[in-house]
Amino acid sequence: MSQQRNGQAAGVSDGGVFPDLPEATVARLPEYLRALHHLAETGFETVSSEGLAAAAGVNSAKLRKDLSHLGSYGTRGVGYDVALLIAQIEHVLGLTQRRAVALVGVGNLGHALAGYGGFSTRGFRIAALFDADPDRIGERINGLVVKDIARLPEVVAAEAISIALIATPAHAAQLVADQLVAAGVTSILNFAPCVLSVPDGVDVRKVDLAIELQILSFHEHRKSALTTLPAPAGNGRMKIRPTLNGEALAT
Ligand SMILES: NC(=O)c1ccc[n+]([C@@H]2O[C@H](COP(=O)([O-])OP(=O)(O)OC[C@H]3O[C@@H](n4cnc5c(N)ncnc54)[C@H](O)[C@@H]3O)[C@@H](O)[C@H]2O)c1
Repeated sequence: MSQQRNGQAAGVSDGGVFPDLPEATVARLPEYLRALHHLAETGFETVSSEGLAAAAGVNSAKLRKDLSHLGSYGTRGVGYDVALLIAQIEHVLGLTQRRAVALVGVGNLGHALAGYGGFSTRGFRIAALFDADPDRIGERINGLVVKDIARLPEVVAAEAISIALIATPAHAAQLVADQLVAAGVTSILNFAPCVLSVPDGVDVRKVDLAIELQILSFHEHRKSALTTLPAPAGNGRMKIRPTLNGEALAT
C-alpha cells in the first residue's frame, strides 16, 4: 500500500496530545494490534518483545523502539501486558470508537468490500454505500441500501463519516474524490489505479494488488535470471547475473 499525504510531511504529531511517531512506526502498529488481539483471544496476558515481534512478523529491536514511542517499555522478565498494550495502541490509532466509513463504487470490488466482515472487528463500520448507476442504487448489501452519490453530503454529515473507500473505475475516481472532500471526508483509501489530487489536510492511501504482483514479478524475474546453468566446459556451474536492462550476464 502506498501513501500520499497532504497534511503534515513527516511524523505524526498534534503538538503534544499524541507522541511524535515516525510513519513507519504508525504503519507497524496495526500489525502489533492484530497480533495482540490474537494473543488475548488465545489466553495470553503478557508477551515478551520477541514473542510479539515473531507474531507480528517484525524484528524485536524495531518493535521495542516502536513501542518506546508510546511510552511502553514492558517489564523486565515479564514482558508487555497484552490488554494494556492493546488499549495504548488503539488509543494512538484512534480506534477506541468504531469509525464510520463510506464506500463509493459498488461493482465487483465494492460488493466484496461491502460484504467483508473483517472491518467491523478491526474498528470500522461501513456506514454507507454509494454508486452513480441507477441499476445499482437501491440494491441491498449486508443490510445497507446503495445510495445515489448525489446524497453524499447529506449522508456524510448524518453518519459523521471522515474516511471513504473509492472502488470506482479510474476515470471516475478524481471526481469522486472531489465530491468526498467537498462533503467533508478527510481520509481516502483509493482502490482505483490512479493518482488523486487532494487539498492539504486530506490523506490518501492507495491499494493496488497489480502493483504488488508486479513487484513479485520482478523478484521472480531476478530469481530466474540467477538460475545456475551448467558451464560449457563442464567444470563447475556458471552463475547468471541480471543486468539493469534485464539481460542476463554470465559471471
Ligand atoms: N486495488 C486493487 O487491488 C484492485 C483490484 C481490483 C480492482 N481494482 C479497481 O477497483 C475499481 C473497481 O473495479 P470493479 O471491478 O469493481 O469495477 P466495476 O465496474 O465492477 O464497479 C465500479 C462501480 O463504480 C460505479 N461508478 C462509476 N462511476 C461512478 C461515480 N462517478 N460515482 C459513483 N460510482 C461510480 C459503477 O457504477 C460501478 O458500480 C477499478 O478502478 C479497478 O481498477 C483495484
